[in-house]
Amino acid sequence: MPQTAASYWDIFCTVVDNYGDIGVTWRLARQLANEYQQPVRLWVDDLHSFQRLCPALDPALSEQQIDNVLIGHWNDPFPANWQLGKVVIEAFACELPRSVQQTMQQMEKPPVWLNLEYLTAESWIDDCHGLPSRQHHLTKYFFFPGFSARSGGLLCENNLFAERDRWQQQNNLRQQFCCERDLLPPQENELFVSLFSYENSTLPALLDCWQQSPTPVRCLIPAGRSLNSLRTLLPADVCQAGGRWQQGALTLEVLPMTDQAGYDRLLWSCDFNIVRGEDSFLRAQWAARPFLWHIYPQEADAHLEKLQAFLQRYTQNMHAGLAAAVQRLFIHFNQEQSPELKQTWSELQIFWPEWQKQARHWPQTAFAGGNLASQLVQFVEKQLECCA
Ligand SMILES: Cc1cn([C@H]2C[C@H](O)[C@@H](COP(=O)(O)OP(=O)(O)O[C@H]3O[C@@H](C)[C@H](O)[C@@H](O)[C@H]3O)O2)c(=O)[nH]c1=O
Repeated sequence: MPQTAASYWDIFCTVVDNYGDIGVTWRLARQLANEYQQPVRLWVDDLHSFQRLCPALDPALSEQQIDNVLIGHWNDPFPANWQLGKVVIEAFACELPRSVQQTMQQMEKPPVWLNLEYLTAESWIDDCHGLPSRQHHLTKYFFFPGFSARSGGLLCENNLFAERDRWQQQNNLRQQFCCERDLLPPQENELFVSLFSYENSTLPALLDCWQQSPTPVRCLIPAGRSLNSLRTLLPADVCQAGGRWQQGALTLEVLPMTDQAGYDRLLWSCDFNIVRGEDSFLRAQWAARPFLWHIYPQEADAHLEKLQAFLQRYTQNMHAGLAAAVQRLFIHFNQEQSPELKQTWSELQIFWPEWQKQARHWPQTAFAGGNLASQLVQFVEKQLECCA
């Protein structure tokens, strides 16, 4: 290990379900290591899920280094010979191993302890971001990612927009994209759509809109949960990576899951992206193209408030017609109202150039709180100075 144990940032992640928790922590860990030169250890309980986003990972290893991040398999009991670093991040309120908590309690100079919260556009986080909470003689801080100036900001690599622009400005971008992935060559005026959602009963209705479109539509689906809502419509052999289906104006193709960089390139190459959860939701915004968010459903429809809070910010600079149509699109999709969704899709067509323009400007507006990794580094430095 090139660093002394005391200089490490230790990030703890439990994979609840899906890929969002590991997707966010893996992205943050790499950014801290490669852009802020912080030594990082990422502790993950489920290496098999992690491998889906990071094919270089070997789930059989208890420790490995990838992209300058030390990855540890978070097993019970936690390694006894392990020494705490200078920062401990529990991602999304995962509970730290008991031995880690006990060691922290006994230390004269414990690490800076943070809980990284889920991203939300709701304004209540402004009063909660950075708040301390006493835990016996220790302090835990709550770090809230968000879209407002008083939030912890958003995850975004420093060179991302330059890379995206280079990609999107390439000549024959679509041609090359399709050729490298064994997809059918693009047609003239073809609308490219990516689809990475949860199960949703409106998906057949959307496919129906695209089949009847006056211009060709290509729907690219990374193999996963979206297909569960299309199984009654599609032949079984289509519902797997490599599957292809053509009907009317629509060509549907199923892709294998790739690493996160590959997924960004898919988003950058499409005209419209259907995304979900937390991380793909943000990546679609960074792609600077129109998108649709399938929010992670919560009990008692708590997620609908979160959705409204985002829509309010996202549509604030749009003219009234576009704003209303985008809001209806997101709401009808998330409330699974197929006839209304179809109607809204057709109404949206006249606003398309305006939405494209807005989507290009949106990343600058979204960044009111700055870059999350840089905010975290500053926050930690401040706490370390206070305790020095
Ligand atoms: C389709 C695809 C996705 N990905 C990545 C992008 C993201 O990092 C990750 C998907 O994460 P999300 O978009 O957040 O959606 P998700 O539904 O997988 O994760 C969710 O998990 C729940 C437990 C959380 O509570 C939710 O907030 C949410 O984060 O997968 C790839 O790397 N390659 C791919 O081919």
